[in-house]
Amino acid sequence: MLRASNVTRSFGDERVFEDLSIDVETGEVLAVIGPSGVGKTTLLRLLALSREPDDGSVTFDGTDAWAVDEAERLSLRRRVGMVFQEASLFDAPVARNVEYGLRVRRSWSERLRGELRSVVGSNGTAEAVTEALDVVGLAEKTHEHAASLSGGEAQRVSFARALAYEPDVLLLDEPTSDLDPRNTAVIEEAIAEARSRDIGVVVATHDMHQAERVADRVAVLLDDRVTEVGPTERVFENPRDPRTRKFIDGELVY
Ligand SMILES: Nc1ncnc2c1ncn2[C@@H]1O[C@H](COP(=O)(O)OP(=O)(O)OP(=O)(O)O)[C@@H](O)[C@H]1O
Repeated sequence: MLRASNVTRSFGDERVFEDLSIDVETGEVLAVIGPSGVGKTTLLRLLALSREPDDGSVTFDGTDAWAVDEAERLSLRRRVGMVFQEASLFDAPVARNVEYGLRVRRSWSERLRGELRSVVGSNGTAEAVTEALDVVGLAEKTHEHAASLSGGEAQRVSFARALAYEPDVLLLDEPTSDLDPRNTAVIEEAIAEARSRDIGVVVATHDMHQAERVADRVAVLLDDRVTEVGPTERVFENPRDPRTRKFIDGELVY
């Protein structure tokens, strides 16, 4: 569905990665693992169609996102949701934060269809909002102010916001790196829920155990390339690339 092919990205003279290819399909979870600073965030930005690769292409259902006009690229971009490492909620009730996802990403026609789907429930909140908050176990916080949430709860609301507008692809950048085990477990369950809704999920993480728990496939990003990509169990138990093996065994020190 969403595919980066032979992409290269540099900042000035510094090449982050070169000739890298990666793809995510409907209803699968792909984990991108690699040490801090290797370029996971940079890769997610390419997949989010918010940055153009220096070389190579990013295609969505076969459409080259950087070969079409801005309006078409925007409509592709609207199909992608992103959750960042730090929750970026605004100063408003939880429901307003989650609704924001419903509003901004949709074109007018999609919004009209969306309105029908998100009929306001008896508590005055769009059902899609309540439902997304339910997935992250925070339906009871709907009317609370975002500022009153713990860091873990705020991150769960960020996830609900991304889920609420029903993206085709969800990109998660280290979504649990600052969270305790309980909040981490909730986010990991929400990832499974997204997959069951046929969303393609890419989760960038330096936590190999998390990748093992949540991912169908794993891509290992080391130095400036993907050293290995394949089914999670195979990559962890029988890595083919010697650098991947060292990384997984904790022998590569970064
Ligand atoms: N806007 C930028 N300008 C210059 N260099 C950048 C920029 N963004 C990223 N880099 C560099 O690109 C490299 C990859 O950064 P990136 O944030 O993608 O890595 P990461 O794997 O996501 O790291 P982390 O896990 O620590 O977030 C780093 O060397 C970083 O310094």
